[in-house]
Amino acid sequence: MIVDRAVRILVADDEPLFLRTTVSLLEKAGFECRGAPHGHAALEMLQREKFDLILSDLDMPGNSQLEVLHRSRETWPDIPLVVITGAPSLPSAIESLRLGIADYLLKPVKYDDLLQVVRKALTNSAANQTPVPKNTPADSARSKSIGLIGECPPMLAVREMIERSAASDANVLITGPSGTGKELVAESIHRQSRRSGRPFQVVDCTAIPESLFESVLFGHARGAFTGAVRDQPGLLLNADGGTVFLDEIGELPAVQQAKLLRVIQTQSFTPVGMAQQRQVDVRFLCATNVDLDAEVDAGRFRGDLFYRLAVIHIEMPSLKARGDDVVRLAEHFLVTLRPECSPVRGFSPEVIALFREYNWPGNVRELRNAVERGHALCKGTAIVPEDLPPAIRERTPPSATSNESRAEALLEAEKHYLIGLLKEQKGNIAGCSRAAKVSRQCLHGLLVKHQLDPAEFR
Ligand SMILES: Nc1ncnc2c1ncn2[C@@H]1O[C@H](COP(=O)(O)OP(=O)(O)OP(=O)(O)O)[C@@H](O)[C@H]1O
Repeated sequence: MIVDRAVRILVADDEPLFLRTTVSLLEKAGFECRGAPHGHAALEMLQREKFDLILSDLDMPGNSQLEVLHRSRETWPDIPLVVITGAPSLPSAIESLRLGIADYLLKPVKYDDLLQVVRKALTNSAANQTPVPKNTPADSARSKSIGLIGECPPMLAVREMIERSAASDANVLITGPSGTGKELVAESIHRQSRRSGRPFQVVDCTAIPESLFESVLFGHARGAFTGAVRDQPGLLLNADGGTVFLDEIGELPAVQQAKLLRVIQTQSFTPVGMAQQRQVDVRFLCATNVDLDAEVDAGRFRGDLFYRLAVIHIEMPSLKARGDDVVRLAEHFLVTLRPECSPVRGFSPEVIALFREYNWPGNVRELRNAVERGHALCKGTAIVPEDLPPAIRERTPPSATSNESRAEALLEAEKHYLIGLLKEQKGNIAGCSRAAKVSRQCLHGLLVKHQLDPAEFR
């Protein structure tokens, strides 16, 4: 269950307006929320009450030494913690990543992005806390496929590849357009593999600044650089015995590719500022939506690394190629996203027809967002076309006309801005989100909204 009335969230932020709005938005989405105006209040509430998730600002009174992060990771390590900040600094970013936070969002945060991150953190935390029964008949591959919906022939082939990959320890490369479920597939492989009792560590290659790559992955010694106040183990050591999922591997710069290759070949690395090598036992799963073969040919991605990573290759089909899975997925999302008290029970026949006809450039993620929006706007018991985003309703991207409304003109301007940005950054997501000063999730949302594919600008 992703959304549940009983799910309690602690929001800690010293900006009264942000605190009030976030609490009220999360409550509208069916969560029970408590707001803390500073770090001390947050820690007091954590002592007194039970929470399922903490959403915390970094730069607020009572958190100058990241007390909320340190204390909560020491005392309540099972409560996922999402950091939201308007003033990111490198030491605090490193420290947050190392302390095992569930996610890191930059203000201003879009409502959809916030909800997506909150739900993902809750889902991951539930999965990590669910003990996996050993060798029971119910231990079927499907029951461990963590909600991977799909019965069409291409998805049955993907399921079979998941099972085969899970039975081996070979590295897997998962490719396919954005939003097709690559991360979900990686997690399914991990959960069905012998490593399922150990961590599944996600590394978003576009989210780690180049200068921090070694320190975040390999860890560092106290005093190795300014801000390194204690020894830190790094993500690889944290994942020992488990699986490391390298998302957006195609965006990894050349220097980091060489470092990663060495780890994969030797299963060892040297933490920053230490002399001694560390040995680990990790399996690598990777995903990308760029054509890595072509990147190798163009000399931008190392061929030796590619062959090490792509021992098994799983190609995800676009949502448009999945036939009636679109309806199965829509029903699945409605059931998992709606609170139990919601009167919305399904979709009108017109909506089902639109779902079948539409192109879905943003794939499953776009469908999920459409169902979420449809549910939020629905006035009756069935979602109708008016509850859907205009692009789906009209089966085409919105276009400006001579008598366009202000909203349409703004939409068009936003699209032009994004196209210019994509051209300037040559389709590089990390570069675009930095230049636009929005989070990656927010940028993804905008690209989906305007049906823009960054691959076309590379
Ligand atoms: N087959 C599926 N069944 C259920 N949910 C799915 C399926 N495929 C994708 N999803 C959901 O769609 C969303 C996007 O999936 P995911 O993040 O795994 O895609 P991705 O291909 O890794 O995207 P990106 O390339 O942008 O990182 C998630 O909320 C995920 O849970």
